[in-house]
Amino acid sequence: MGEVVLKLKGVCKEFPGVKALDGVDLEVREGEVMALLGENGAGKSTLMKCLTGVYQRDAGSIQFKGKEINYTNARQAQDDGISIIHQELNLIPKMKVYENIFLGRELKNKMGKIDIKQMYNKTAEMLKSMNVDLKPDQKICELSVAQQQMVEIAKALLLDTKVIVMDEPTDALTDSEVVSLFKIINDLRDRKKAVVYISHRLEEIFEICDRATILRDGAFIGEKKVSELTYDELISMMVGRKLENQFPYEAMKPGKTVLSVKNLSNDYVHDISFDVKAGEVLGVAGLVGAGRTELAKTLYGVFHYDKGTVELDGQQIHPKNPSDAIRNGIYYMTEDRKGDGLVLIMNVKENISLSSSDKITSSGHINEKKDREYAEDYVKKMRIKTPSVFQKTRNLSGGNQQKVILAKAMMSDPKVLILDEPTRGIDVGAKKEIYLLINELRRQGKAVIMISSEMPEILGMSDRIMILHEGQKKGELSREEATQEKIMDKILS
Ligand SMILES: Nc1ncnc2c1ncn2[C@@H]1O[C@H](COP(=O)(O)OP(=O)(O)OP(=O)(O)O)[C@@H](O)[C@H]1O
Repeated sequence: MGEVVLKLKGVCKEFPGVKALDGVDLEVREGEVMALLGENGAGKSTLMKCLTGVYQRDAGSIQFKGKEINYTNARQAQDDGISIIHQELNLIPKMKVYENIFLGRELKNKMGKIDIKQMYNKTAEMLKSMNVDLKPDQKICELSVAQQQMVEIAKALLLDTKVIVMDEPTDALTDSEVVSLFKIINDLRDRKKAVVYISHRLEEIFEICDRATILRDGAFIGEKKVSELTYDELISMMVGRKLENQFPYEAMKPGKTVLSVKNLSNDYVHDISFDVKAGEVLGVAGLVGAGRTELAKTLYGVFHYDKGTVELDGQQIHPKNPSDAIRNGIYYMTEDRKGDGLVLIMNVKENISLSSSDKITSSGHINEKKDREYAEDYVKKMRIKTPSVFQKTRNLSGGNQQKVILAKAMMSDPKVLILDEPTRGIDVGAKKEIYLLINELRRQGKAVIMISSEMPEILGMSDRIMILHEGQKKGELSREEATQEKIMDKILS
């Protein structure tokens, strides 16, 4: 085993009303991938922010290469050899790959002039050594998220980084991109780098990580070799209890047809027809680029359509914009939580009731008591981790922000609820809570459309599955007949 490069001991961090970290230890060796695991709000991101100087720790020690460190910003940490690759990548879209890599650290020639050729060549060499097929002068905005991640990793390697922290790196990647990322991570291990890997996809932990450190409610729970852990043990350490029946699907008899879409076509989807009944979950499966989100946004009035019809409860509708769709009874829960899901500077209560002002308004005035009660009820039901409903949503952990978006969707009480990647970034325990809420929605007679890239989730929670590929419908499968193979066969047919 390699030398210990990074050693965090007893790290504590408190925010008003929240003890985010309470004596956390983490030890990472060179040439290993250490998983950092825990439920939403367990403190993983806060720990990494304390490490890289974004936050100052209240107590505890952090040693890097044997020396106590106290960075005051992420740049210092990066210069010293600790890089963090965030979910929201930090590259400048209009600039080229090599310009981003050397931004603020431009190489100069003997005359003191910026040496473009040298920066270009070094970038090309590094990308080649990583087997990444990219040109140094491509613009970042032309690259996929996966390619941008590769640029971030190339940058870290060119800076001779020792520790690379990856925060949910596979969240926005396709399956084949995940395979390439894992190849690169194995390569980082061979290069004797230390990797800290944060993910809620537990199968990845077993595939790519050597050891795992588990946090719960800001406390250090334990550290184990992955080869000595079972899936169930890992979950119990994270959640603090056994978690049985991950997909609590209940068979229910669907009611009458609520939504009926016929021959819908626009720039994104072609000739799509389907129905959803009351109390039914229609899963929508497909690869990235299948047109799933575009179909949802068309029904939600974000994209217009010129051909086809949409009927709700037997009445033809034509949503012109999202408010029109909501008025008609269609609600779309976005996959993009930071983009259009939440107003981050508003508090939890304000976000939850944002699309449902009618429920909390009487004679033109907001009923503050009612508003608060609704929000508190959702916070309790969905176990949203927040000191109160008055906390700004930007201070919530990623997974808890996602729960607020779902609460907002539920409060708007639609007839048709479209959930786009409802459990992305959500921990195993909270995933199950969301599935239980989906059951609740079915019992209330809602028609649910669930778009998901997680095949087990689609298979585990849908009554029927519609398969899309490149904007076209490739077929439907009932719950009984659907398997992963059959879905893939239809996609590729
Ligand atoms: N700036 C802040 N102000 C107040 N509270 C905060 C702040 N940052 C984080 N917290 C709180 O600290 C706790 C830990 O959050 P953190 O983001 O570290 O969790 P996480 O384990 O990364 O979760 P996730 O898996 O959902 O990303 C949460 O309760 C969160 O709401």
